[in-house]
Amino acid sequence: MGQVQSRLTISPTPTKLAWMMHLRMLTTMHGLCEVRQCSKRWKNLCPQTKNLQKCQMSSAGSSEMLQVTVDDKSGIATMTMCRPPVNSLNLEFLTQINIALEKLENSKDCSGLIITSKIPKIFCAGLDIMEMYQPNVDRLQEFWRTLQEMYIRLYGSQLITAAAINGASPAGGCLMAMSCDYRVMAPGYKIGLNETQLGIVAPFWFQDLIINTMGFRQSEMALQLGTLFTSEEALNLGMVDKIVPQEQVMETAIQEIHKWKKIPGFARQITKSALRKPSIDKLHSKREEDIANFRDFITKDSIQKTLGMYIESLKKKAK
Ligand SMILES: CCCCCCCC/C=C\C=C\CC(=O)SCCNC(=O)CCNC(=O)[C@H](O)C(C)(C)COP(=O)(O)OP(=O)(O)OC[C@H]1O[C@@H](n2cnc3c(N)ncnc32)[C@H](O)[C@@H]1OP(=O)(O)O
Repeated sequence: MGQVQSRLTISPTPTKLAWMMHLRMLTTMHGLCEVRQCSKRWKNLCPQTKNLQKCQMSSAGSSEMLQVTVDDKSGIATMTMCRPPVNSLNLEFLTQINIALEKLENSKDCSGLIITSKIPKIFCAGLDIMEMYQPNVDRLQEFWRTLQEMYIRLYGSQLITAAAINGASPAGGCLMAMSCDYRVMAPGYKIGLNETQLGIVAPFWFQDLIINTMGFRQSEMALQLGTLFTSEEALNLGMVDKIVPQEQVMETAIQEIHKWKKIPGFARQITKSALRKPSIDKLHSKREEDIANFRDFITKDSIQKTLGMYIESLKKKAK
């Protein structure tokens, strides 16, 4: 990935300039490592190994939240989440994911991506609820913009993407998994968009994603009830594509990507883009409105009260 990284340094083209400024602002606001430093760190690390190149990107003081490896032979990247206790998505973590997605997307040596978790029994617990509870409004808006960015990048990726779901995957975790091309899951876990159970609303693009994945009728029931499905139920609904024993989840995702790689890439990418572009364009066109809706909704007293109670219930359960 050494070669890759030199090209992955974000260049100040007009389209990338806004994203770069956004990242710069975040790094300044939240003490993240500078984008350039991340790239340099990656550059320095990568040439040291041959086949499996391990790249780490970490914000100051929180190392290895996200581990990215790329297998030279197959071009398959693995992005492993490791943000204890439950891989919840806060602003910094999402920013790291976005930086990694951008780098992999721009890498000619990478053709596939697997997203998985290092935390036992947890794929991703969704959004970090603490980002939404008694928030600083500027940060809250940045947080939501960064989540939108992750969805746009992952759902719109040209890479062959697979979620190796090796644990619980509620809400934002389910969003992340459904944004991939393929989902393989271990048995005995829960997945779904459970927002209504928390007293919050899945925004239109979460809704579009689940509808695109498993059809309208099942989605409208799932969304209103906030159902968390077992792996087996999710398979029956088409929310996930395969269930295999825990220890075979990664290997199955790798095999699946190999299968997809046999299809001419250009044809596959154009097809994927045609299918997903309408949903992505819709979010692009309503992005600022969606951020404002989120901000206004989350900062309502009644929603803050509900979130407070939910956090308490999680803490009690954890004791
Ligand atoms: C008009 C239209 C307007 C539109 C407005 C749009 C508004 C949309 C708003 C928001 C959308 C949000 C999407 C989300 O992703 S919300 C997050 C939903 N996630 C959850 O509900 C998951 C909650 N967690 C769990 O169910 C479990 O923790 C689980 C992941 C299954 C793991 O269980 P277990 O292994 O038993 O671990 P514990 O429950 O004991 O938890 C360990 C500690 O982790 C903390 N925790 C758990 N989840 C979160 C989280 N999402 N964020 C932050 N922290 C979390 C938990 O409190 C424990 O902490 P501690 O040890 O300190 O007590």
